[in-house]
Amino acid sequence: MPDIVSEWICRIQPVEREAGEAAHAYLDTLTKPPGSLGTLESLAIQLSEITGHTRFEPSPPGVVVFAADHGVAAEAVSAFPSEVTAQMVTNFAQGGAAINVFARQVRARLEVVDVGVGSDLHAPGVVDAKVRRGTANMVHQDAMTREEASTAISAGIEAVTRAAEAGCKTLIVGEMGIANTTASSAMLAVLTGQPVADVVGLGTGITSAQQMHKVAVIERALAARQPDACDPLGVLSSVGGLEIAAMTGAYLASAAYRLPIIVDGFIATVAALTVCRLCPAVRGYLIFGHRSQEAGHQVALDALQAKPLLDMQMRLGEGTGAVLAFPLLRAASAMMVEMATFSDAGVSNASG
Ligand SMILES: O=C(O)c1ccc[n+]([C@@H]2O[C@H](COP(=O)([O-])O)[C@@H](O)[C@H]2O)c1
Ligand SMILES: Cc1cc2nc[nH]c2cc1C
Repeated sequence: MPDIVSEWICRIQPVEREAGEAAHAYLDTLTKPPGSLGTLESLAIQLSEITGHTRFEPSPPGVVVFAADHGVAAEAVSAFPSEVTAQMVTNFAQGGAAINVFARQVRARLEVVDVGVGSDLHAPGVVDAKVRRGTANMVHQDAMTREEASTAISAGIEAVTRAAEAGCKTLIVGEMGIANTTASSAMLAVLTGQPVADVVGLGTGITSAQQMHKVAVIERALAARQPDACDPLGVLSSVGGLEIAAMTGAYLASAAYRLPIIVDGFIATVAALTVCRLCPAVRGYLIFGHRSQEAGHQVALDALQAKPLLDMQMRLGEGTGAVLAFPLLRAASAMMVEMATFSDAGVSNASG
């Protein structure tokens, strides 16, 4: 394993179950029937486990969007051409993408990081951490070397370190990369052992004929590359993507800093599965923002035993579904800080 990955894994402590138990006990003293705030109570318990405190502050959130291109786009697996990756990065820099709009609504710090866009970018404000100009086409060769994967992981760690130093209290990780659902589906098929056809969806909106072609492309790549499910970094470098590697690093660093992470859609969840295979203790730091419409997302969620907070029929990526879920963390925090207890308010509880 690369030194940087083992070094950050060593820094990760499991979440504090005792703090969660204390939060559960406190929730039962608040003026509501026990458990009646449902998933919001589970969320508060998880945030207490992560932070170690019954009262926690999730604001301000930090959003990091990693962008990269994919050699496998040459196999006609996406509804859009590769140039859209760079064009959308320019759109992020100009503040006009959905993630810009939603990040502004929750006053999030937003950083966009180029870890492997296929062309030279002239987008002010975008962090240049380009490892290479897109991955290689996984049908013909490994998407990247292990060293390149490790460099992209470091870029993810560095981005989260900047967010943590800027005072962010919750991390949201998004991505942009034409053809990255192909890379993610290939990784997911290997990591879960599920048939390729069960983890391939429509991505940006291909037809069902193109979907069958996408399945065949991935099957060909897996037959040629033979990635080993027990070697998550090998899977990442042979059929993954530079932005997926950076997301993996970002999750590692967030967990090391004990920051809650809101996981976005399909690609983000495949990166989360990868990091949990490397370091199972990260799982306790992950909050799943939404269920994506991408077909393989449920397979990835099941592999992590995860239930997302929202189901908005979305499939955009960029971190959008995760940012929409952020106000629920604020509500969980306010519930713990502001609600009266039975004794404060003079309300009789169930036992009289
Ligand atoms: O987050 C998701 O669940 C999601 C599902 C489908 C597509 N996307 C986005 O669409 C792009 C990948 O789609 P494709 O068809 O080019 O593989 C990439 O930029 C992702 O951010 C994202
Ligand atoms: C326009 C567009 C915006 C996106 N944002 C994330 N993935 C995307 C893919 C496309 C095609």
